[in-house]
Amino acid sequence: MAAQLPDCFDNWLSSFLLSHLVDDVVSGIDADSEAPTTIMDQPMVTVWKIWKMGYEPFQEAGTDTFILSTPSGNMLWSSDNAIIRDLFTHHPNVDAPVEFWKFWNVYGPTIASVQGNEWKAHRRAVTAGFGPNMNQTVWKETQHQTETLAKHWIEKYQAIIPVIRYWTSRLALNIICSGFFGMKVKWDSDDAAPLPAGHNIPLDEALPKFIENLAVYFTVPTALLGKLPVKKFQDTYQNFTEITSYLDEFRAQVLDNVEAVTAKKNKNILESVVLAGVNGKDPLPKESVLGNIFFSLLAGHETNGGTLGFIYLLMAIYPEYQQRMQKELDNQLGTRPASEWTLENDYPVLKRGFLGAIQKEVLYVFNPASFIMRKALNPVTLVDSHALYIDPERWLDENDQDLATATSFGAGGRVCPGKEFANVELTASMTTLFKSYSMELVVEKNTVDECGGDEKLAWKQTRDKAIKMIYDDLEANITIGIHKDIRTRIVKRA
Ligand code: HEM
Repeated sequence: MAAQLPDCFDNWLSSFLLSHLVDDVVSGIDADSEAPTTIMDQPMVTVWKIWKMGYEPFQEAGTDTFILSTPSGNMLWSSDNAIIRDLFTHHPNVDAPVEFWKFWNVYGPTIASVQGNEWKAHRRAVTAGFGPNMNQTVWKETQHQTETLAKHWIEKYQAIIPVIRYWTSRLALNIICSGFFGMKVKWDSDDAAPLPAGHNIPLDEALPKFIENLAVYFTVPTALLGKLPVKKFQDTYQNFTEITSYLDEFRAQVLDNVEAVTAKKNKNILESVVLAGVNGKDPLPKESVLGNIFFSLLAGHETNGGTLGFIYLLMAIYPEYQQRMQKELDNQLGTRPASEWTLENDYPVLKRGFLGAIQKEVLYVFNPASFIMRKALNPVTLVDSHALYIDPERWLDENDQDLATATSFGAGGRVCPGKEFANVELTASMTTLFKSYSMELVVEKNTVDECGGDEKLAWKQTRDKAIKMIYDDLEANITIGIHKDIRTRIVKRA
């Protein structure tokens, strides 16, 4: 089918989102409560139910691609990878609805919220930091952080992890803090480095708390945020001012050594973005320098943390896949110590194998960016093809043409610049964890009792419950995740 998208095809979804955001914040403020219902508590969740609807709307419509006509414009929905990729590669005629992403402009315009030549300047600044050096840092730091996290779970939590997602988000944040700022974050607060002068909260604590309350930040004017007698507002303000002064200090460190940093062949993201604020014909304003660093931190840790959370949990739920991957890890890595696993030789082999297939499957079914919006700025013609089917092993079939068009990281001009960063991190973390440990679902004693002592049946019931929870209890903030208690045990492999 060939479909023409007229230029009146507009961002119906984003206007739906925005109007709900405003409604909810206004109706959510209750004088007696400690804090208002945030927009993240309600309508975003409603919109993210799109993940739960899955294929249903397409099944009902009898097609993988349809146009929804609404009073405020037409909107094309597609679940067809080929169509989606085709649409994305029409960039810049088809671009992100940046008016919606202005939502993320904590400091000023960022790569995600601008278009045209302005976007090119932001994109150059951000992508210059994703070089081979960054991949090496991510490979090594991910191994170190994952290994120390596994030990932390065993020593401090008797090997039982109730909500994996909480930890994988922190894991991803620790890795990104090392890649961006050379910060070495410790799991044990007793070992943590002393707070830098002038700070009351460590960056790795302020950042996740601020992100959790981003909606509060966007809906209450900053001037009021620190003054209103609502704890959530004051905390959000404090976290925001802490993050701002950390970012300012990191920026100042680069500016203090501007010549040496400019001469460096491989710059990290902090350095490349800060330099884009002082070099060239049209340097980025300071708000965009801070904004891009903040946005990359956000985009990079929420997505990776969420994906690792699903992978670890799903491996406990599907031990058959976990064991197959571990066999492959044993074959590839043998008895070599982790210090000898290399990005050059081991990473590509692991990524091509079953470990890589698990990653792709999780990114496909539980993609942190479950739906991506586009807006046609000019008329474009799309060619429909055929639907995908669910088959976890499909990623090992090199002849499957559908796979070549999978768009977990987007495609076209705006394709995720952190794709390799993410792939290296996911691979290094899975390799480190599953080479030495296994993840298991905790089968509670009362479940065994209810099953009359039949442990096999009790395990099956626990697994069925976990699978159901993954569907029923999937929550959304910026990305999707399971934040409910699905108790999982980490076990050292024999
Ligand atoms: C599992 C991990 C990740 C997934 C699934 C993911 C997915 C995506 C997707 C779907 C987009 C939108 C692409 C589009 O609109 O076509 C995107 C954009 C972006 N991502 Fe990622 N991402 C991940 C990790 C990262 C990491 C680690 C970083 C940085 C360290 C990052 C930074 C960005 C940035 C800056 C953009 C905006 C690009 C632009 O508008 O030009 N992402 N990502």
